[in-house]
Amino acid sequence: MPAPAEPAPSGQPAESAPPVVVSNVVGSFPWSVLAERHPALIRQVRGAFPYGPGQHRALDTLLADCTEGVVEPLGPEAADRDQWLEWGRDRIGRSWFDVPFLWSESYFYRRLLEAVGYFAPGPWQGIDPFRPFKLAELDTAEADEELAALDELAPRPAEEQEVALLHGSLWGNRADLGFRLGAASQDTPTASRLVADDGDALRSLLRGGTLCLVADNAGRELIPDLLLVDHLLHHGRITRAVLHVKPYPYYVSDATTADTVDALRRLVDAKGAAGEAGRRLWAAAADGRLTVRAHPFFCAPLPYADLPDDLRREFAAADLTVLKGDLNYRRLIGDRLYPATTPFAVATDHFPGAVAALRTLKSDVVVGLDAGTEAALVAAEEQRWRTGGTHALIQVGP
Ligand SMILES: O=P(O)(O)OC[C@@]1(O)O[C@H](CO)[C@@H](O)[C@@H]1O
Repeated sequence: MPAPAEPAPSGQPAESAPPVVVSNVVGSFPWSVLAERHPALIRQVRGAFPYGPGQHRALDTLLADCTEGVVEPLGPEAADRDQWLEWGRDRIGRSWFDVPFLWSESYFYRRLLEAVGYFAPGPWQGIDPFRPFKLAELDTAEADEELAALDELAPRPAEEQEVALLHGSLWGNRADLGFRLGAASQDTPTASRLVADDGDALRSLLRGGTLCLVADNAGRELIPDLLLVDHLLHHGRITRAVLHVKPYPYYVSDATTADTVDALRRLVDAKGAAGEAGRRLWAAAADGRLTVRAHPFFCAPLPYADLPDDLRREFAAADLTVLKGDLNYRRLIGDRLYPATTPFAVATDHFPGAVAALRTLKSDVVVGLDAGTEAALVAAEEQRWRTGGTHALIQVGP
């Protein structure tokens, strides 16, 4: 299962680093993503647009490559071909299932966009193949109910609102369209489903400075993220927020700048407290208190240990960086199979500043659990709690 060529996290000798997740164990979660989720996604994208024969042929090729073939390089016309070779030259010619899961998944999305003409000059350039699914998310009765619920929260004490909005942002992470291509459980979230809760520590780090929020999914995750940011700005808990989004469509529902605009419009058009929050956020964007950034690192197949210098400086200067979601968590701990009781601070000691993870558990990796919690989870569910999306965590470090 380990990929021997992977470098170890900072300061750790290669031989002692936990193994990186790969996808070659039939029936495992990462295997199911490559063998089942990716083909289902290709089918879904094919049906969502009136693509031409060239796009269909490219999707056929991708489907064959990623399920039965080997990793092929990007075409010679791709501007980032050399960059991808630098990130994984040794993966070319190998089965997608034998290379690190983080790399193969990320490359899948890059190849999918190439297949539908997202990057090539022409009529399909910049057309997000996932946009219809993301937009549909915003236009549901559940979304209306969630926004209306804000009116009941508004009269409550600010601290109570803050805790509720933090949990809203956390559980919003279940709104992940890729995840729903699999057989996700839809249990109602409750506090008992929190396997680690550093919520108080997180809130104690909000000291009136800058919050970097590294967003995950658009739609029904981004809306509660934005509501949390609004609350923190409005109540002086932070003076500035930087929202980091993806520079291109990724992992189905990950938020881009266009998705952020859609979410803000949805808020601005809402009635009551949600509409007020939307208008405050709009004004905060205008006066620089809310900034959106779309750094290329966020679509790179790299762990956070390999942060580029500009982001490293930015996160070091912030009061707190909040990483949303499962993929950010995987990248934070290098997508390595640490023992679950490894302290969060140990696995994240490479991070340049204070970092918090808000994540529902949707993949095998996890750290920072106490031994009793892990034992109880295993006794109740064997290892299903790791991937079912029914449990969540709030962790702060390093
Ligand atoms: O990052 P998110 O949106 O919380 O989850 C992403 C996800 O659905 O995709 C990956 C597998 O495709 C897993 O990391 C996880 O299950």
